[in-house]
Amino acid sequence: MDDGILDQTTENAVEAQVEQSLRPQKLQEYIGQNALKNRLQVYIQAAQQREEALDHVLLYGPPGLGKTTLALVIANEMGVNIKTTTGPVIEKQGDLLALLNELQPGDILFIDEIHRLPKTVEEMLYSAMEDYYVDIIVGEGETSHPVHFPLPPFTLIGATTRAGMLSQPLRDRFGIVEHMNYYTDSELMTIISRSAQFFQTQIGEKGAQALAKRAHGTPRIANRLLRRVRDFAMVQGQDEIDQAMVDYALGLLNIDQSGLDQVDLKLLTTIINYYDGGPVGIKTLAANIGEEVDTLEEMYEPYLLQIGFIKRTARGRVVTRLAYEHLGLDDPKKEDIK
Ligand SMILES: Nc1ncnc2c1ncn2[C@@H]1O[C@H](COP(=O)(O)OP(=O)(O)OP(=O)(O)O)[C@@H](O)[C@H]1O
Ligand SMILES: [Mg+2]
Repeated sequence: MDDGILDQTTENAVEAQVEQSLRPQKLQEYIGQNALKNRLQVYIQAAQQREEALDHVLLYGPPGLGKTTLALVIANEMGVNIKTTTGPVIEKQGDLLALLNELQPGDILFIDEIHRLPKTVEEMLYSAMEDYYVDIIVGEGETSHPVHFPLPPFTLIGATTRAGMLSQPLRDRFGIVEHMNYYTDSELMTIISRSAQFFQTQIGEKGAQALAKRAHGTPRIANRLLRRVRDFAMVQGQDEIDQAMVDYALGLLNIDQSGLDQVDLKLLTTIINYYDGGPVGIKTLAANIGEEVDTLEEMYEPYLLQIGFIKRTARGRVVTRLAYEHLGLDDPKKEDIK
């Protein structure tokens, strides 16, 4: 897909900066993910009462749902420093050691895309996480010798969109493993209203709702759509963003009523056009639309399942009547159901 507005990754430096400023600081300001927030609140309070580091936390789920934001919130709530990095940046054991070496007791090391850590680095994390030390080999040839580095108690927060790609030994070392869910329309509306205030933009309830519906259950997309619609409203000289403005602007941006992106649409139409609406196995489907199985399973399917456009059956994926209706197509199986 082109780098469309619904792409769930951060597009550029400006966007990254805007995101930064929109991030809630405290659990209370963090919208949605309520069950997860309640559990975290308890773990944080317990760790503070015991004056210990919080247990290691693994956050997984589709991009843009607030994993990085939550890691920063946890650090704020714990009142500790947080160092952030990403898996691919840590190339060697020495890189990880340099990061670990700077940690104060109780501090947080946040590793985004933790599934992309090189194997040797990952293995070094095992003892660091479990017993707060690392052993590394210093020097080369005859003079090489192991050196034992004790570490302060710290918390590792790992984030990944691909929990399935994490090795079992690494996953087992996280005491707190949490899945991030898509946001409901009403949660997204709250996020949109909050961001609108930040952007000094007026948006009515209907406008926020229309935006929320197209945000793919994802705060990052909600904020991005808001920024785009705000541009249109400004140029048109309209003070408040209403539903008509949302429809107008997103129509020009070719954004589908349900906020589906190109891959979502390709997935649905492939099942319909080539497999009579399914069932079709995920591997066959992935090969057909040129995406990886993992990507489909972890980034696309969850949302389509959530909005009820596909179903998972023992024999494969099936497109539902809702999806046919959405695409303006006749469901060939409708007759059978009667
Ligand atoms: N619960 C929330 N409440 C309010 N805003 C949120 C929430 N979650 C995310 N956001 C906003 O959405 C944007 C994206 O969040 P964030 O960068 O944390 O996502 P992410 O899950 O780390 O994404 P990625 O997997 O791409 O790294 C941020 O601007 C943040 O302000
Ligand atoms: Mg992130």
